[in-house]
Amino acid sequence: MPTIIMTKWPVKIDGSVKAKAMSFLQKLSADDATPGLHVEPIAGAADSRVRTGRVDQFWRAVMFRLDGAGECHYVIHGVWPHDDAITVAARVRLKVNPINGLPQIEEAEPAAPPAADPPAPTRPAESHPTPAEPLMVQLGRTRADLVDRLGVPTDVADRALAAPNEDAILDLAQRHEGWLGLLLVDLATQDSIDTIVERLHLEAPEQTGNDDADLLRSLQQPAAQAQFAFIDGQEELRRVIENGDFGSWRVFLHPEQRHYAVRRYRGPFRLSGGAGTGKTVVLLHRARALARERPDARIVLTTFTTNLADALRDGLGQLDPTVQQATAFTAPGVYVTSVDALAAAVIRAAGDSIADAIQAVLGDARYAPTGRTPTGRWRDVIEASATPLPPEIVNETFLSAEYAQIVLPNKVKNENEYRRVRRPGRGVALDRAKRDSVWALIAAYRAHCRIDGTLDFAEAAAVAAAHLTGSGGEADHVLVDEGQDLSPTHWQMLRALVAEGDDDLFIAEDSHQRIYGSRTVLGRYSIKIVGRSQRLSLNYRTTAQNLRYAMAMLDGGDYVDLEEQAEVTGYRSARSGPAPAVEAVESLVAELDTIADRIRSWCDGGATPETIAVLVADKFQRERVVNALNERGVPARAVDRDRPGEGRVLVMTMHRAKGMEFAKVVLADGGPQSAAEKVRLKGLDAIERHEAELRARSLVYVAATRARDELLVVQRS
Ligand SMILES: Nc1ncnc2c1ncn2[C@@H]1O[C@H](COP(=O)(O)OP(=O)(O)OP(=O)(O)O)[C@@H](O)[C@H]1O
Repeated sequence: MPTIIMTKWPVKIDGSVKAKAMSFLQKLSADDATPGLHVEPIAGAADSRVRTGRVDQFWRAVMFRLDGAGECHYVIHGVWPHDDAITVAARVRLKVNPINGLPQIEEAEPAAPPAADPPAPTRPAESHPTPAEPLMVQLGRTRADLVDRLGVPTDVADRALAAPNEDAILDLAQRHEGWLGLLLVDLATQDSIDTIVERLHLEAPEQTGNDDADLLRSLQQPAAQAQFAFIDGQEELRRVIENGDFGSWRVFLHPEQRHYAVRRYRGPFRLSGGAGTGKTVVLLHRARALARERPDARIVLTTFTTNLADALRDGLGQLDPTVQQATAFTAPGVYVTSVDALAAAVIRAAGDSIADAIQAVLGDARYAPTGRTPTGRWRDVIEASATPLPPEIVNETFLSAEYAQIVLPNKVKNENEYRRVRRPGRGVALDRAKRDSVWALIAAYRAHCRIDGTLDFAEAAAVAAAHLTGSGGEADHVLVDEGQDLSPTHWQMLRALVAEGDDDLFIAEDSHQRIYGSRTVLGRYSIKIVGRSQRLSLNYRTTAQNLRYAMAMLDGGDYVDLEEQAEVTGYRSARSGPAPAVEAVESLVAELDTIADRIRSWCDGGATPETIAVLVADKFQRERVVNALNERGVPARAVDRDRPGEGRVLVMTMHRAKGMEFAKVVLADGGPQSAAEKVRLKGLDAIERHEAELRARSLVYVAATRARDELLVVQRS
């Protein structure tokens, strides 16, 4: 039975042709001699391996037949109308690139470059670069670097060397799928040639021959798999064809992504990377790889919110419906859940034995916590107290952070213990009298919760952690997304959930997207991560233009990661598009009109409403925008906890949009900060205020990076 090797097709085909192509490929993979397929060579073709096949009366597939180790393989180049297919088939050639050992499909008679192309410079700049010099020259790249070291085909190298700026190189990159496109994106950055070689795992081929065995070896190189995929069964074939471009993450991984998805680690590992670099994609592939390798393993895949957990669950199902999704964290398979739901599940599963854990964390005897502490409980405690403490301590932000970051992780149960506990990373110094007064408020908070039998989220995670500690690990592998937002007791729980060992904890995070929690240092919670991390830097989602806008939001903010190191920026994008539009408006009505007008013009241009999102600061603004759009004849709906539907423009808070993406995004900045918010921020101590400001910038960064193609920012003065 022939093996099918799919490529990212250079020509996109529509739905009805896809179905026919699917049926053709299914038959081909069963038996290439099936009558009606007409698998035939082309007389005088540039490559004797080329074959055409009959998809239907009108369409033909173009492919290469390779025979290696007694097996037949078909590399599917694409599907074209009959006459075009014959022309393509006569010209194309599949070969091993002699420099980097990667497979390369080239046209035997390349079209002459457009006359307007300026001649390519061949030497790096000798003097200081001027803006008129092409980007490659400014970066000191030479033709020898591109052609002789990296294996870029000469015609593409000449175009790249002549490209005036980054956008022009990205345009060129977009015209080349796979490793060549990835190389061009990297060449537009400051990265050294050595770094690029390492990142794409480029190696000179052992053999430079072009026989079938060499080609098959070349097709298996890590960088080749960004463009070519060996198809494992009919079901996978169907998914690859049906999902087209949007589903390419399921099949065509960047060599770095593949590396992190399959590599085995002795202990915890942290993968950082900016928005849209594919951290979630790596986690999903890793979960599948672990589940396939060990079907009996208990794998927990977790993230911060319920909505994000839903998205992970859906993503895993799309990646591979055969992966067993477990319904309990102790069962074999992949259990996908939010961290807070995980804490609740641990407590539920513990039954009455949870009383010991509650005793260890809170110091009181309770068997069954009956519910979640209502938000606003700290406010009630503050209002009922006559504390002598200053306002920068007596506020909900300070007290809840002190409780979640110091009291709970240290299992502080009384005033004496609180007097002695160390408080690293907390701003306000507390002398003994102040500590006693803070403890009085904490004791009041606990008393309220004891009376109504509730636990807050941080308490529930602490109790779950205490219960799991010493259990020897009830899961085998824990994979975490959005790690930057987790709190100390979440980390304690996850640490206790899995015993220290191979592939125990794999954490994806981006400090720039911390919009809920405060800085956390994993080493404090027995997660020994120092020196065990890497980062992804190629953004697959956001165009370079939108990414630059989003990155500017972070300028000047001193972000630190989970190892307490300064967070690095320097992401690059694989895509190019229009510059973001920033429109200043003077009134609320003008803001709403501007949003409605732009959405109408996007829809007139062919965009479907559900691929457009308006992101706002809070629920109040969300309702206002939904009403205003509907009144102006633009069907819109608010998205809250439910999954977004079809046929209407989606309006949601920036927090809700975390982890999502849309073709087009309007960012409604909501106007100047409200007076109440100004007062709230002023009342915080310096560190809390600083963190709140970082979170506010991060929120805009998160929101701006949700746009795949176009971004409109409406700013009200
Ligand atoms: N190898 C790939 N090929 C094609 N598309 C990809 C690839 N990797 C990621 N993508 C796409 O890039 C987008 C972002 O991926 P993903 O959500 O995994 O990134 P992320 O780093 O988790 O982002 P965020 O931090 O913003 O949530 C998705 O649309 C995903 O399908």
